Amino acid sequence: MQQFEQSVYNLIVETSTNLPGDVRKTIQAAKEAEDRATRAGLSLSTIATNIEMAENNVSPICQDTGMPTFIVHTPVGANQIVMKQQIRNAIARATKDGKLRTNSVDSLTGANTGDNLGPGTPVIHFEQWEKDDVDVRLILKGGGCENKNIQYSLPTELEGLGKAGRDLDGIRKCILHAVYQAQGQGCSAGFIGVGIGGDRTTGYELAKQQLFRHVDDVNPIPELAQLEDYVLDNANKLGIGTMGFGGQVTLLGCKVGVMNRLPASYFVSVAYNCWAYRRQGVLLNAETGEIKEWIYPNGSDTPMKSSAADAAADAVTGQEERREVVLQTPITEEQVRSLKVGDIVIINGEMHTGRDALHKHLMDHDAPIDLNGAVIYHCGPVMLKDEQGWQVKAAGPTTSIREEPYQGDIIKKFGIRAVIGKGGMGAKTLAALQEHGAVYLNAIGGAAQYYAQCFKNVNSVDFMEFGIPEAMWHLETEGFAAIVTMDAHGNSLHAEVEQDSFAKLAQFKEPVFK
Ligand SMILES: O=C(O)C[C@H](O)C(=O)O
Ligand code: SF4
Repeated sequence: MQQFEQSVYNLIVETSTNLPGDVRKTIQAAKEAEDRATRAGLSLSTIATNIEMAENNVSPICQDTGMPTFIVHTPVGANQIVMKQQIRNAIARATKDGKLRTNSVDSLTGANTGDNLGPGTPVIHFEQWEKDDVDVRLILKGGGCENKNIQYSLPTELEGLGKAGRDLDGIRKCILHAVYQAQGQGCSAGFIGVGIGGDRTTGYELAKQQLFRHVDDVNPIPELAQLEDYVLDNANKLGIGTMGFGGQVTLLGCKVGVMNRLPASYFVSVAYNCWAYRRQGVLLNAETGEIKEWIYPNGSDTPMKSSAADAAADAVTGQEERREVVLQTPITEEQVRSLKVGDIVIINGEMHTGRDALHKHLMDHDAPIDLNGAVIYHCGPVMLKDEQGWQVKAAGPTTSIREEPYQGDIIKKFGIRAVIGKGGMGAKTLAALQEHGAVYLNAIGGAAQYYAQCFKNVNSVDFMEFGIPEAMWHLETEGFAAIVTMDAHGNSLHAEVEQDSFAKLAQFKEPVFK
């Protein structure tokens, strides 16, 4: 097994940087289904470009490389203790090489271990089987979409859908509700795995296991095959669309598994995975540890349609109704008050990353720099230090709603004029934007390579003690494009899409599976 560690390392790099072929095909089809001139269409083009960039740069598709979760099948007698140690070594090496973000954080102190190793990370499940080979599968599921997982205990009453009983129709309602409640925050369009039954723990495990199925497989249980098709067709009628911008495509895949339960419990557990659906697997020779085959279609065999073709399509459809505004930081109140939902803003100059730890800190401390007119980017980047200094390796937006308790106050306290993130923010922030004169800009979630190229220099960094993702990076930016989705006039595209999709949810109230 001298090759085992290297093979696992190769698996990690491939999973983080090269989206598998079956996932790519689905995203490609979504891109074709959306009108290119719409916000959803534009986002899907950016996503397609990002997928290709990640492959070419051999760098993370999304900066959040998730909770590395392995499922390993071994022949009887294989030494799982050695394998576990080698998997851990491979994880630490991939982190050091910038293929994984430092993602393991002490839950009590907030300290980042720096190598993705720690209690509970990575997750490794071993199973024995009768075959001679070793099967290693890996999923890198990010925190934003993990936060949108949901578990229902039936019977229940669902907003917009009414009663959900302990039957197939109740399950149907739960799944549609799960897609609705995720909105764009888990970087839709997403894939969902559903676990019916089990207890609270095994139900979620079963849901996550569904994400290891091939996108185009057919469920062997006919009722579940029918349910999967139904959900895929109908969830797309909710109109949430890519990144929650509205659109035809909200869900890219639905896989449902079932297991027994206790008489008193009836759980429906839903694992929501973003479009950056990073899972791969390898079959290894149990003697040498060498890779015999890859389990899922290789991404490189399914090129995303080129951006050149998109540019040509743009030239035909025309984009004159989309206003583009170029802003140099620091930004003035007058400049932001002139912006409206739907405008595209291109930012040049310095911007500052800030997420959970920083927002909490700024509530009762001063900022290390003057933030008057500043742009805050909700982002936890992948950073690597070389002879020239820090380099931005991946830097897409993080889910903004987590900062909702702080953001309005922080905007006012420091004079911030623009906040960039994804998934939108709530009423408190919207009110602060209006009162103080600021905007919320939505960047395309997961497009970490696409945005990394906009950062021309790392000017400096504060709060390294928060760990790399949570530190405040001061980044020199050129041509960072994002869409105004909440403006200083009280308009929020997110509130609009949520209301609209809630109204659409009601059409699924009547029983379908009797
Ligand atoms: O932690 C991150 O960088 C992003 C996270 O996956 C999110 O979707 O919010
Ligand atoms: S930022 Fe979006 S694409 Fe990246 S892990 Fe989070 S949910 Fe997925």
